[in-house]
Amino acid sequence: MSESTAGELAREQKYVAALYERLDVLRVRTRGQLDGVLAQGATGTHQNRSERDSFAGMYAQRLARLWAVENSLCFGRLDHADETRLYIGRLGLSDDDQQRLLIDWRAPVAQPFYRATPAAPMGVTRRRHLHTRGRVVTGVDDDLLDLDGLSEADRASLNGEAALLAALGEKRTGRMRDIVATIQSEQDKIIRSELNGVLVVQGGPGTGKTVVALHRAAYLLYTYRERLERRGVLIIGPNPTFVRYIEQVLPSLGETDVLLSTVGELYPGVKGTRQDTPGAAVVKGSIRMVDVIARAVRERQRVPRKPLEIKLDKFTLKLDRQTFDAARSRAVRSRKAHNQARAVFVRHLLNVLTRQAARHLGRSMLDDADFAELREDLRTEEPVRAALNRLWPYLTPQQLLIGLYTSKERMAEAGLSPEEQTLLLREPPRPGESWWSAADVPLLDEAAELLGEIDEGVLRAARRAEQEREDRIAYAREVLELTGMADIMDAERFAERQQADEVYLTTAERAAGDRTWAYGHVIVDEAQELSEMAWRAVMRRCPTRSMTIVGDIAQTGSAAGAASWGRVLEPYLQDRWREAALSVNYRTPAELMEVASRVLELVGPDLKAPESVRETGERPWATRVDDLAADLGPVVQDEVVEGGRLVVIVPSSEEARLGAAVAAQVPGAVTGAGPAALDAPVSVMSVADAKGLEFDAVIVVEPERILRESSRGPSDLYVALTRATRRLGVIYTGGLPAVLTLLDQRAR
Ligand SMILES: Nc1ncnc2c1ncn2[C@@H]1O[C@H](COP(=O)(O)OP(=O)(O)OP(=O)(O)O)[C@@H](O)[C@H]1O
Repeated sequence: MSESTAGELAREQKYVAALYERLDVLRVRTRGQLDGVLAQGATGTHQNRSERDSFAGMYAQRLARLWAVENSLCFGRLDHADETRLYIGRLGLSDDDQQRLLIDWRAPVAQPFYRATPAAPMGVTRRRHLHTRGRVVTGVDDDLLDLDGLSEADRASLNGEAALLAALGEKRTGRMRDIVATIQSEQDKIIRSELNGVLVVQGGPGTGKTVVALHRAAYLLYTYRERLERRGVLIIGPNPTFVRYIEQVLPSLGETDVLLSTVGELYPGVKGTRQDTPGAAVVKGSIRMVDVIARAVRERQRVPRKPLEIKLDKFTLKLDRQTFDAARSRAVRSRKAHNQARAVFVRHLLNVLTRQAARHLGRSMLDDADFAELREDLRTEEPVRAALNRLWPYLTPQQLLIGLYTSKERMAEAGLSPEEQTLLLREPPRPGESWWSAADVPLLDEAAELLGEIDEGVLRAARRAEQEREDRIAYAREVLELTGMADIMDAERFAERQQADEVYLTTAERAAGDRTWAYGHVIVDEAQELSEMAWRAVMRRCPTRSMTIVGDIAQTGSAAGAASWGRVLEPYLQDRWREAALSVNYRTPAELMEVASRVLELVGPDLKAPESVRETGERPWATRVDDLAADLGPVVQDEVVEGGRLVVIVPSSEEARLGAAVAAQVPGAVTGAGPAALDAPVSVMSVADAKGLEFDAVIVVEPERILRESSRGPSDLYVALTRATRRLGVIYTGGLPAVLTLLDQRAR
């Protein structure tokens, strides 16, 4: 290390040490504030206690944020032409005199750290990346942007992409990391794009779509904190493993109150985990199901053609076709949801029945009060109740769908063809069975819209709760103004924390339990996989249409997924959405991309693969074996990455067999999706499960079969070939697809 570098490091170390000192002071101070509030104990009035809890919640959240930024607290420095200097980090810090010590990476003044170039330096002369381990500064990399103003020594140390390449070359841990220190200019533009409207981010594999979407969530929460903390941010990923893969990123950026979910989890109380056959998924995902569900609901409102007799102890009541029709058309005309329209239907029939009963009782001149009393008596008669329930039953979405899927007759009435009926037909759920699939969830959601709440009582309670909430907010506003906290805390959030006797719920937690929650912003990742029905469920959750949609049309694997963004979004937005493209592949080395781009031509001749940012010098290879079950294990064993991750991607029909073979021969190998697959040194999975993930090394098994196994075979193979950050191999038994002839043949 040269003397000047050592001097630089020592200077930076001093500054960084002071930042950590300040961080420690703030942690101690906030902890003290929290303890002070908690020490007041559960005494005082209900009001005092609830105020105490509100402050405790706020201090606890602030403390969590201060602890979240321990690693690489400060990672950058900007030197400006006017000699000012800013340090950039994970959060903003000031000293007690309000002097800025550290700038939050999301603040507008930090933007040149990501955007300045020698051609457009934005007033910056030097951008410095600081590398730290723990609290120790281990190195610096400089980008010198004002080339004219450089000394000879500075020119010699010009090192543009060192920080990025160092980050990309690191071994994978099974969890996505944040990239605040090395966000690239094209990514930064997307991250800081305005909140309103729908932004579609299209980009090939490894271009950072996922990581950019997550940083955008952190940026939006910082910039529009009040609006978004109240309404919440929802991030939708393709499956639970993927959600697990990305879940660390936002907390590492100090943001914990974001809901990460999959489409299969969007309906509270249901986990869509069962696998559908591709055929069933296509039927369930089709927009035609809107009509099918509507007809299924209408069929449950169908009244009998023949008159109905209701036998009571003293007499028998009769309902004829005309009465049914009149009651039904009144209910339908009310335009209420099924469960609410039931009240209209029932009222009409009960009035008719009450008049009949009055005649039977010889009391045809009843006054209003007597009439109402008799009607109530009849309503509670078991035969009457049973008859009304049969005619127009209360229905939950689950009951409606179970009723539909378990009866070909009902499916036919709802408009499904015989082939579609065969694809969807099911046995009723057994106790404890995971009956629902991810594709069912949007259908449950659709049904919930048409069926409405189960009863008026529930609705009344909800209205009452809303009124109470508004009262609490009004009170909270007064308290905040009196205590001078109005500028740092929102009255609505404060009010929510005021409910001392209830458990404090974050916005994300409240939103997760409420099907009708309207989010402030929704981010959809791997968005190409969503079916038409899934889009409806997602759009329903974002009435303001403030969304970020990221994906790659070329990687669509689901047969119900998208072939074009325009077609998917048109029903909701016409052409009111903006598109940004990412064009650089940060994951897959050039050697591997060369192979993958040949496969991309099979997906679509006009599609262009993203440019790889780096080369590794390692050639991808192919090996022919005779017996996969016997030969796969040893090949996998040879490829294991010390301290890193290897995945074996297999045709989905072979997952169980080959997974067992590898597990028997390679210690620590696991099969299938799930959290274990992320942590294991070796995992075996299908393309669908590997989507969105990345590994140090990838072995693709039987590519020919992957190509043939689904209608989106070429996309699947493209996805499989682009998961590796370093090494790629292919193992096959029969022949190698023509598009893979670029691979180096390697003998066993
Ligand atoms: N600016 C950056 N600095 C450091 N690493 C980056 C940067 N941009 C992307 N990466 C890394 O590149 C890899 C790919 O990113 P990501 O998974 O977000 O890509 P993607 O576009 O979602 O890929 P795919 O479509 O294949 O799922 C990740 O390891 C990510 O951390």
